[in-house]
Amino acid sequence: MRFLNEEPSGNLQNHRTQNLRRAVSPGEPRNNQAQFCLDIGGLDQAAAEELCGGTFVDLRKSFFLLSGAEAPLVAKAQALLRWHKTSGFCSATGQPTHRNQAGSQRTCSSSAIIYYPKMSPVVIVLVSDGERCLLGRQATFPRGMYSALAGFCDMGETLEETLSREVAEEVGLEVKSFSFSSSQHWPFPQSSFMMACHASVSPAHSQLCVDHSELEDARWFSQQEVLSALQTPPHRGGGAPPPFWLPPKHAVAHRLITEWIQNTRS
Ligand SMILES: NC(=O)c1ccc[n+]([C@@H]2O[C@H](COP(=O)([O-])OP(=O)(O)OC[C@H]3O[C@@H](n4cnc5c(N)ncnc54)[C@H](O)[C@@H]3O)[C@@H](O)[C@H]2O)c1
Repeated sequence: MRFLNEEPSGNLQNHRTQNLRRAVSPGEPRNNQAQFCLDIGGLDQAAAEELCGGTFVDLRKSFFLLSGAEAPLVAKAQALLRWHKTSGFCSATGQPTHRNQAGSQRTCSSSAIIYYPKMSPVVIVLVSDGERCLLGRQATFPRGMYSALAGFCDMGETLEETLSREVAEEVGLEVKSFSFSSSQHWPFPQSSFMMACHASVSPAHSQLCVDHSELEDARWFSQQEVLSALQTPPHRGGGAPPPFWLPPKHAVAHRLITEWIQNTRS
């Protein structure tokens, strides 16, 4: 990741004013410096890489490389730029929308309706029967990667209703109790607001009935299996992946799994 602090040159310099108008602010100043993000996808990639002194990496892959503070910042920046790119017209009038200076909202030129960037609420849950935890994978996940169960909230649902419904639908289990852990903005494939929870089921009723239209596989894993997977570096492509590995540390699923290990060992 590169922060460009200095006066840009070349292509970027030529379009400086235009660029500043298109830039959006991803948040609070950092070290007393305002931050802006800019979609430079229109520039020649090789020239932009030379100018920045780096190479472009897919955002998902970059999550394996970035530090703790950088990952959420880049995720937010990309989500905001994508929102602007796809929100150019009012869905009520069909007229163009115009952004405010910070890039935090867009207003319809005809109706004055104001649009704000949106996140879709998602519940992500790590289910345990006391001894084991339940992890699943979709067919689209990288080979060998297992994660906690996740699902979008339906309109009008509470967090607890979504959690119970998703666990019942995806693996056929009845949740006995749950506790909230933490939350996170997740930019893939669109902005989701992830609400992460731990849930428990009765060991006597832990037989899985996996909905294979949603999950390719779901299984109970022992503490030992999870511990050794936590020590396995995430697979970054190239060569055969390990048979069982976990999401990167910036994913809230990783946090849930780490917390589960800490809680069961204490
Ligand atoms: N950060 C993490 O640790 C982590 C872990 C797992 C999943 N996730 C994210 O959680 C989200 C949900 O996970 P999933 O496995 O259910 O995803 P998914 O993308 O497989 O979606 C499941 C279904 O939900 C529906 N859907 C898609 N977008 C929707 C929306 N905005 N509102 C309502 N329904 C929608 C679609 O019918 C889709 O087939 C995804 O964005 C995924 O990337 C994050």
